[in-house]
Amino acid sequence: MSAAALSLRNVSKVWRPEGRPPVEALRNFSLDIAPGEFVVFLGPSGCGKSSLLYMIAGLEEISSGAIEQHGKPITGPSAERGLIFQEASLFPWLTILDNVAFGLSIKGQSTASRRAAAAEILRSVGLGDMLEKKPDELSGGMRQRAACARALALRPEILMMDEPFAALDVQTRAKMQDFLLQLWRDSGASIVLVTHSIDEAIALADRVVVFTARPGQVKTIIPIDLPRPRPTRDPRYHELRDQFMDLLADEVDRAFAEQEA
Ligand SMILES: Nc1ncnc2c1ncn2[C@@H]1O[C@H](COP(=O)(O)OP(=O)(O)OP(=O)(O)O)[C@@H](O)[C@H]1O
Repeated sequence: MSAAALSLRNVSKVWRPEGRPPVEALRNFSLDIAPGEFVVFLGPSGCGKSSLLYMIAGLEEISSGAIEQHGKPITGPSAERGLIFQEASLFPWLTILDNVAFGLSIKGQSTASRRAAAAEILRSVGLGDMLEKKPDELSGGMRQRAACARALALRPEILMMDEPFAALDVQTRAKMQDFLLQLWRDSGASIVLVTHSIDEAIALADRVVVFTARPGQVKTIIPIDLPRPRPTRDPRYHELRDQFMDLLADEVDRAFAEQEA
């Protein structure tokens, strides 16, 4: 059995939309993610970050290379791998309780035990008073907490998050980052989170994977060598921030230069 929870080997993806030229989204992307590791994907717009999450989730096929979970190829979606999007991935017509209970139906428990388990999980994320509310009756932060509860209820080994807090205001976003770190520690899951925010990347990650402009490749991988919560006044914090700004600026310049060529 492989020591990596997730192993990406020379993963390439070419999208072939009908009636349009092919798009090379990723090229020879290789990365190992350890059990319980928190990895952040940072990169310019359109460099293939979301495409890669969908392929790890098993929702899209890779064009070449290999993606393995503990040494076994990923061939389709699985409860072992959860995915959360920017807009809470909840059914608007179900209550919060039924949204989480529905997620548990894959595990084949009775309705009563699913609802009891869902209520317990929702209480643990501070939504015990909201069980009978529909998603649109909740704030954006609460909806994302419910989406986290739904994903984590299945005890996935890997949780993928595609800009989960991008639609939230600054204060709610900071609270959600703390909340996520708590959930991550309690769950023991590996997390792969996509963000455009350098501060979010530093706040959360064990390692930040910086992508090149499309086709996305690993430009560099930077471990965040600061204790959590990350000391924003520490000179090292600012060094890291500057380093990420330079790396991203490089890639954005390159993408523009290529568009103009
Ligand atoms: N289903 C699809 N069919 C065709 N092309 C696609 C599809 N999904 C993504 N692409 C293309 O692949 C490239 C990478 O897109 P992707 O959404 O993965 O990038 P991203 O890094 O997540 O971007 P952003 O940061 O802007 O969300 C883009 O050029 C996009 O248009």
